Amino acid sequence: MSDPRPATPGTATGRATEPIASGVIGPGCAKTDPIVIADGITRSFGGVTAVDVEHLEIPRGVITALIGPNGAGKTTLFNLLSGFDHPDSGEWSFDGTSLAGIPSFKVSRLGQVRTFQLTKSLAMLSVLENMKLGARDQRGESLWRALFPPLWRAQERAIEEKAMGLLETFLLDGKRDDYAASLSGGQRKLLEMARALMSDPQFVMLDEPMAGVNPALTQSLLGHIVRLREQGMTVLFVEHDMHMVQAIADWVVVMAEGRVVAEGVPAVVMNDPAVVDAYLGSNRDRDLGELVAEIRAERGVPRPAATGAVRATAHATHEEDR
Ligand SMILES: Nc1ncnc2c1ncn2[C@@H]1O[C@H](COP(=O)(O)OP(=O)(O)OP(=O)(O)O)[C@@H](O)[C@H]1O
Repeated sequence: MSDPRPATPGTATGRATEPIASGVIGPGCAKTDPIVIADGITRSFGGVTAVDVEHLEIPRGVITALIGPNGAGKTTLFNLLSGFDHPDSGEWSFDGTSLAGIPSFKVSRLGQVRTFQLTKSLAMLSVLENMKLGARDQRGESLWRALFPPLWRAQERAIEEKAMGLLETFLLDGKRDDYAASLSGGQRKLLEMARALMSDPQFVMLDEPMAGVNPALTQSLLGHIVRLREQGMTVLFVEHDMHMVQAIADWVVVMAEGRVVAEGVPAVVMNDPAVVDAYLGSNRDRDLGELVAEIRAERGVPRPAATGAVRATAHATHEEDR
């Protein structure tokens, strides 16, 4: 599934125009400026190999979409890269620093933050308190500094100003004193993204940012994600909504059965018969189902009775999309 075309992404308004990949495009291909480099990452749960990624590079300064059918391993890979889970094997680095064995709170201090498929805002804290928790290196956390209020009061004010600035951007400033529990699902997604930005990250990972967001908030959420790139951040997001992927992604990575099975610019990947087949259910000669069958055969896993999870879920995804 490699693509010999030049690795220059589309030039649609606001999209990156520099080449993203540095050679032939395909699964695991090299990037001109990778921010994350992962090698040999595996993670199994019982007999299920959730992730088996030979090599993956995430390009810096652009928006990458991680797509794939249900159960492809996307969230597990997110958990591993962000230190919320530990792989059985493998190494990966963020901005040149090895992250193997580094816990999630340290990963976020290094500038890599993530949101969750199901939002993790603390329901019984106010919106503003949730935001403050996102700030890093808070001086009041040190016992010595806590004993000297002037040392942390100034910082406390700065944190609150920053939080309010972000809440205004995300149109949540009017909710600052409300419990997070009182927000709608979409507003909680916005809060989670806003909170992630409190730590001035370089790399933002969003797990299904559109799930549960009503259409009225969709445009604003898309705008926020595009602005992250405009502000110089790198974004990696998992998404089932192919409209969103086409609208904002500069690069697309496709996973199936734990592996990276395709990569490229959206205009190419989204028209790849294999990907189209997996997501849109059209009958093409070449499909991810074949790849999945090959992977299963290699592993000695018997093929399920149905055509395969990829195709089955692809239809479901398409139905939801309509
Ligand atoms: N904690 C766990 N315990 C057991 N199995 C797990 C666990 N987490 C993930 N899995 C399994 O690993 C595989 C990959 O799951 P994962 O959630 O990473 O897929 P996904 O691509 O994110 O799917 P979805 O799009 O449905 O969220 C699935 O077969 C899943 O059942």
